[in-house]
Amino acid sequence: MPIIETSGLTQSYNETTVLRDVDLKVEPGETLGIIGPSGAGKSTLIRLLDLLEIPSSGSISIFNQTVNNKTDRLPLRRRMAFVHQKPLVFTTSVFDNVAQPLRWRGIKKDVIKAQVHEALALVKMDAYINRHAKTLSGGETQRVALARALVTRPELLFLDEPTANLDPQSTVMVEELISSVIQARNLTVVMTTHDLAQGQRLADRIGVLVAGKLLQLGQAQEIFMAPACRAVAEFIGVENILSGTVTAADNGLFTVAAAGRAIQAVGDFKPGDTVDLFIRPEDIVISVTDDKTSARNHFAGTITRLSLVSPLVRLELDADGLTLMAVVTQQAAADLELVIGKLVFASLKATAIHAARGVCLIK
Ligand SMILES: Nc1ncnc2c1ncn2[C@@H]1O[C@H](COP(=O)(O)OP(=O)(O)OP(=O)(O)O)[C@@H](O)[C@H]1O
Repeated sequence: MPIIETSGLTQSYNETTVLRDVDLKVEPGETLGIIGPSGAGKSTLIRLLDLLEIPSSGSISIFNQTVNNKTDRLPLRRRMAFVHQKPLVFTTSVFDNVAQPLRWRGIKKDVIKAQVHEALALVKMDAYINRHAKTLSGGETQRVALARALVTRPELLFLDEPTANLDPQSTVMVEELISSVIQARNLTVVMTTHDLAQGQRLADRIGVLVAGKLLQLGQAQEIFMAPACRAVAEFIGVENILSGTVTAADNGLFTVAAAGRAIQAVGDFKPGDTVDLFIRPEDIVISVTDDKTSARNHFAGTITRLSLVSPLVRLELDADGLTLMAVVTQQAAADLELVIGKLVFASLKATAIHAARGVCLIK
């Protein structure tokens, strides 16, 4: 049984719809990452799941209970906790900050003391127990906010961009803590991030939210290798995206007329289909001679840009009006004597191209 299930979840503010028709299920013990660009509706979704807001339409079921306007939310909300993007700490000690949710619940002093110690130990902040919370660094504040969320022993934890305001070192530390806490407490987690790599490190599954729509839901690797549509590919940073129409298809191999040429790829498409082709720079093989390889696609092009992104060299090719980004190692760039203006040959296997229908088929 899923811990969270939504159907057609929609939220509008002043007649602007910021979340549309979201269907998702979160299983017990699962960590679901919601990724998407700024303004996509990630925080709105997480606020709805935390029962802080009432949706414009659609339904939410949490802990097997359908939530509607008449539902008493407090008992459900007491089984969950939320760490906000910019957590606020009270102008008191670390101990008092973490103890507060237990005091609100009227828990006895000695139990509070034990649970605060336990929560601070989980986030490795026990040494800071008497510090004034306002004197903490950003990473430390985030850890105290995490302890304050965990102190009530929630079953469900919501994390809204937990490392958005942190430097890389604190990000690593907070990510490691989140991961160990999830395991130690066997928590079900929904977290938002704008970073697919962070989602990959922390989440079991990823949902990609763009312009209020959940466009893809799956394993991070699946999203990385096979974006469901152009909007997902653009968000995760696929650099070569071509649009075209399928002109021929035979036994899983199809030809697309795109950028004035015939490109071959594998997939289940038929003539007349409109498709987008996603090509990763690392899948393009560069040579300086026009040797025909077994690859199905060959392009001759002039190097228009070269940049060092250690340990690789990135190159931009102009292949008769078609711009392609490719990468080679620094050694290969030196061996091939790659310079701006040089004519090179790019080859690409049909299997290295991922194709998706031109329209995002949501759900
Ligand atoms: N209470 C509100 N009233 C009006 N508009 C709102 C409200 N809350 C959010 N919005 C709008 O809804 C859209 C989605 O906002 P949301 O904060 O959910 O996006 P997000 O994906 O979390 O963005 P970010 O990554 O920048 O935090 C934005 O255009 C925002 O301005």
